[in-house]
Amino acid sequence: MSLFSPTTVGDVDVRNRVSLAPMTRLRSGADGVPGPIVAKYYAQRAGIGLLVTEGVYPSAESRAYPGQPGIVTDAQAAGWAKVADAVHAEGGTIFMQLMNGGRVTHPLITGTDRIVAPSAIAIEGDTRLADGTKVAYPVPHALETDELATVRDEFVAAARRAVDAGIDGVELHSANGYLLHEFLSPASNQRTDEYGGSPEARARFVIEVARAVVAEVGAGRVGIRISPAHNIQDVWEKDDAETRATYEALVAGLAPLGLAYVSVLHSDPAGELVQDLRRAFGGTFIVNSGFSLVTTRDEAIAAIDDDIADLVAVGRPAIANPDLVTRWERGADENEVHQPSVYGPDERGYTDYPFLEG
Ligand SMILES: Cc1cc2nc3c(=O)[nH]c(=O)nc-3n(C[C@H](O)[C@H](O)[C@H](O)COP(=O)(O)O)c2cc1C
Repeated sequence: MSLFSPTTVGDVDVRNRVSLAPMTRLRSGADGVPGPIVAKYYAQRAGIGLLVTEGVYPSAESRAYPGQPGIVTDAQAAGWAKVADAVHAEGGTIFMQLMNGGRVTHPLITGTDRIVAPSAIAIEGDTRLADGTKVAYPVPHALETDELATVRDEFVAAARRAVDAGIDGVELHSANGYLLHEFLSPASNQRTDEYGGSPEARARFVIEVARAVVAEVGAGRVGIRISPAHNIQDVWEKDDAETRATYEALVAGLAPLGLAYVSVLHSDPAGELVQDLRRAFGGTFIVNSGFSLVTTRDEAIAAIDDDIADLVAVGRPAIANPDLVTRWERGADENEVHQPSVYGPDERGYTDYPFLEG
């Protein structure tokens, strides 16, 4: 068993143990429809065992960024069907990351009046509109207890649309400070109902969303991404007992569901917290070493050889190297990321990175 050997993730067989880490690239325009360049981008990377898309919004009010794609309208679903077809034509596998942006957005981005979160606490600082103008993050609407079912059902409907479009499965985005992560952290979740106040209560909504999505599309088509102790977008999550207890409660609730995988972003994937969560989950486990470090070939190979994880998610190196797995197998040089074109709007810095010759 090595990074380059095939395995199974939930209901699907994958050709190696590299996963494309979800990466927002903002190339889907004002209508959030992934067009031909998005299909080309993912198809170019189909040599990676498990592709996971950028965060895709499941409802208009949950869109976090201009140019981000959605899975709400028929046109968006049709765009994703073409992405799925293009990836499958290359023999690849693709899961869609479902991302409710929660309070990490603005009404001028969503086009809706309401921005939602567990509690009415704004992120300090600004976000950017499509024209680059900075606007302060708004104070979000704290979801009423009886509004949670609607948010949950948006994930369910989005998962159904994704799978019906031919996407192989969905990944629930419960990391990096977006809505589901906001429920997990005591800084962003100060609720006094049964969805806040204790580690178990803060984990409850995420588990309920996972259970409902599993009921709709089957456990073998549902993964989840978490980033324990990742202090980002004002979730202020610390590496402490409270965080550990929250993620233990979460994984205890997820384990019986038989999910396709848990994917963890953490700067020390081999460390105690991540490995304890892996044991508690007991199923397919994907790791990624987080924003502060770039995942390298040698680290990825070692993570599988040393049995730290079942797959390794790789982000930035796969932006610049569509044939990353071939390069890593051969120990070939890698293209560097062109930073100014990481985000939108066109093929430059997206689908024009060179493949290895010959
Ligand atoms: C441009 C960019 C966009 C990203 N967008 C997402 C996203 O939509 N969802 C997500 O869970 N993580 C996102 N991430 C985090 C990556 O999945 C990954 O965890 C991070 O880049 C660290 O891995 P790396 O060192 O291999 O790049 C993004 C990272 C980058 C660089």
